[in-house]
Amino acid sequence: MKPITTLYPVNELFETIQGEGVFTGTPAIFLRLQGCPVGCPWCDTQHTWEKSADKQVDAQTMLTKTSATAEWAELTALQLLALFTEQGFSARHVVITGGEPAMFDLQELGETLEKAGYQLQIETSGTFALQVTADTWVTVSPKLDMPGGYLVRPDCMQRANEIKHPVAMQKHIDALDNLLQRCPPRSDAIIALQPISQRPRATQLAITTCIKRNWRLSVQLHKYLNIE
Ligand SMILES: C[S@@+](CC[C@H](N)C(=O)[O-])C[C@H]1O[C@@H](n2cnc3c(N)ncnc32)[C@H](O)[C@@H]1O
Ligand SMILES: Nc1nc2[nH]cc(C(=O)O)c2c(=O)[nH]1
Ligand code: SF4
Ligand SMILES: [Mg+2]
Repeated sequence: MKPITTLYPVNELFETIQGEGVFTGTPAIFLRLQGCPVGCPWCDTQHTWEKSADKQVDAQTMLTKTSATAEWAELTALQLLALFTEQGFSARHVVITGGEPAMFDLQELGETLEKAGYQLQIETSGTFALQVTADTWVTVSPKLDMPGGYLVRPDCMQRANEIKHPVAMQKHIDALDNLLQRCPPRSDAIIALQPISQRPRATQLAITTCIKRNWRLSVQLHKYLNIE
């Protein structure tokens, strides 16, 4: 039986500007959940991979971290909503990321936050079945041939409002083409390329390919601005 109140393992909770994808530039509350088994070698949040019991802390400790650590706090949807007010957040867009947030049932969280007037977005690798509300904006960043051995799910590709593919080399674009053939997204899904780690050659490849294909470019604006 499902628990009545879902507990979410939270690595970070902060307010900033969405730096990636369609909502780039939008003030947003970021909720980063702990745990990811996918294992992308270039992942910029590797501190969220392991969810170990000895790294569990209280909410206050999690909120006042000054560096990226594997510490996480367990919170319910209502506790999170109360924290948004306590922290004085004014954004109405909430980005659920990680880690891999699709490992968790986000239905209750979505319902609670939407009822309070928030719009939700999830950032996911597309390797776990989605448990989100109908109104959640789904950004799938497909992870192909990663060490964890997880496969991108056709149902995630079909649900995606946005497909934001990390690229560094031509073979990553070829792999995306192959995925789009195998698992077609909906016709109105927005496709974007995101250069890996701001590498100049990756950025140049993404620019030329986006122009050629009429795809979007997503450049991780927050890293250029040196903000969270
Ligand atoms: C850290 S992941 C967390 C959410 C989920 N696990 C996923 O992969 O979508 C958030 C976004 O950052 C992207 N990302 C991670 N490391 C990156 C890097 N070094 N350069 C560019 N994008 C990166 C991912 O592809 C994804 O779009
Ligand atoms: N500003 C900002 N925008 C982001 N968009 C996606 C992020 C993520 O880590 O999922 C992220 C992030 O960490 N910071
Ligand atoms: S799926 Fe996302 S969080 Fe997990 S390793 Fe890859 S980029 Fe990092
Ligand atoms: Mg990030």
